[in-house]
Amino acid sequence: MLSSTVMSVSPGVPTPSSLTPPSPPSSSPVRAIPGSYGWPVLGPIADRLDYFWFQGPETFFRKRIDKYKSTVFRTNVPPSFPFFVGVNPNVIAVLDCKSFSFLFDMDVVEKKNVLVGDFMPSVKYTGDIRVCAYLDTAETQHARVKSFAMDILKRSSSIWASEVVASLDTMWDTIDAGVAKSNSASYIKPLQRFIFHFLTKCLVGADPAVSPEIAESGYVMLDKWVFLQLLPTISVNFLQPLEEIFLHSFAYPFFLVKGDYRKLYDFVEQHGQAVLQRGETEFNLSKEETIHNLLFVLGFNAFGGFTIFFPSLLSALSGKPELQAKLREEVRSKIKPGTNLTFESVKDLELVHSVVYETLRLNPPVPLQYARARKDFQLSSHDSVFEIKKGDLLCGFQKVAMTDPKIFDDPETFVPDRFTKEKGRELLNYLFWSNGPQTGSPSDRNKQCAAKDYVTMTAVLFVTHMFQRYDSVTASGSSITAVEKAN
Ligand code: HEM
Repeated sequence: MLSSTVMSVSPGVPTPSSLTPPSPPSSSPVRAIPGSYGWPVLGPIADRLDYFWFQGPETFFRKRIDKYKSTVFRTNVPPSFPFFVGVNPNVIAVLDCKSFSFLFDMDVVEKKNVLVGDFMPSVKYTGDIRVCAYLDTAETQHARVKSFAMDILKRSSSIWASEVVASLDTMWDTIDAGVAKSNSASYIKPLQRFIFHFLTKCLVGADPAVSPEIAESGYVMLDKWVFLQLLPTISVNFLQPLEEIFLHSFAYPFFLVKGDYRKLYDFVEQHGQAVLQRGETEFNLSKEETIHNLLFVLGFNAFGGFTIFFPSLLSALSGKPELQAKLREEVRSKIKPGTNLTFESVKDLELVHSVVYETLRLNPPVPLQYARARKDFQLSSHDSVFEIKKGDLLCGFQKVAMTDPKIFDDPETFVPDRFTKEKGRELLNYLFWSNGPQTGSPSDRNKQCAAKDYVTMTAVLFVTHMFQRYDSVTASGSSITAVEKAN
């Protein structure tokens, strides 16, 4: 009854011949989307408890794939009930590379206010302004703000690598001193200071040191501001059921961090004048729009992203002496000792790049992506076709899509050289951490991370610098427990 022509190629994602996933035959009937939203109130609550408490997000999605024998299905995702009035938890999950890639096709989906799902944190957190990440490409303001963000990155590209390296030196000096003193040093604080310091210099064009309070506590202010916005949607492994009752039942109000946010705002207003002026004169943004967008990019996109990404990079390297030996060898054979690191000098480090990509594949820092159907369309998974209705909310869980067995061999295993050689380079078409393929280009017409290449290059610099400085580093949890210095 519902048979229809099949859209066999995923939008925006080339399908290299060697990796062609099986497409549904062109005469495939459209399949009804399996799964259900359950009874009103009860269905969303049951799914929320599974998601946060009984199963955890990854098992939540994997169990439903098994149950429905489909990587596309209906379900509820948090937050829901009792104090999220007007938030609709109903989504259509898209969990293989093919169906996930429809999230990037701006002809069929829109991204207005869906950064973290149907729930949107109060705009009070951003001065009553809907910042870039919440704007759809059809809104004229999106192109202005995205171009502004990409311009900041382009202009800071000449100092980015040297600022990363200088801040890394400070970070490792602090960690070295801690390890020398007590054989183990928590790296969280020095790492966050490093991230905050180089980002503020590159994105705001200001040295945090000009304000002792911002230099000392700016990163903590951002931590709190980001955390409160995301709290209803993330698991913090606090004691259940207290987490469900106190942390996931209502949105936290902005006034709890208002004072800190004002201090960050004043800092940018006073010390980021050059970048503010460009926002106003070249991108036609008001001063308030420029500052709130800059703070969001700095604090939420960049600081928030790296704060999650670097610990997973360290743990991907830890306890793997053979991998560290190979990385050390590549770094030292391709880069002469004492060479100042630049984007150019690290670009041929194939294994380092591959390890960075593999870490992003298995530990995508932004776990979920959402998009709303702009119109009715047909969405394909590897083996089926589904009717999507205008207004449906699609929800992609990165970690499951990035272990799609039809694309990645031995998908659950960390394979350090997976992204090397020709086949590895083709696989970059399916690396989606940035809300688009790693081979794609962020632009004002799409919603791919503006800093797609800066993020990976910064991580490449991080690993390269580490093996210039050390023979080996051992991390355990959030601590560095041993470092062997290079001779
Ligand atoms: C590890 C670090 C980072 C990660 C993991 C990350 C990830 C992402 C993701 C997944 C999105 C898309 C969100 C969505 O629409 O669902 C995004 C958007 C964005 N990111 Fe990043 N990002 C990082 C760092 C940065 C940095 C350093 C910048 C600095 C300019 C940046 C600027 C942006 C902007 C402006 C957007 C919105 C794009 C748009 O609205 O078209 N990000 N990022």
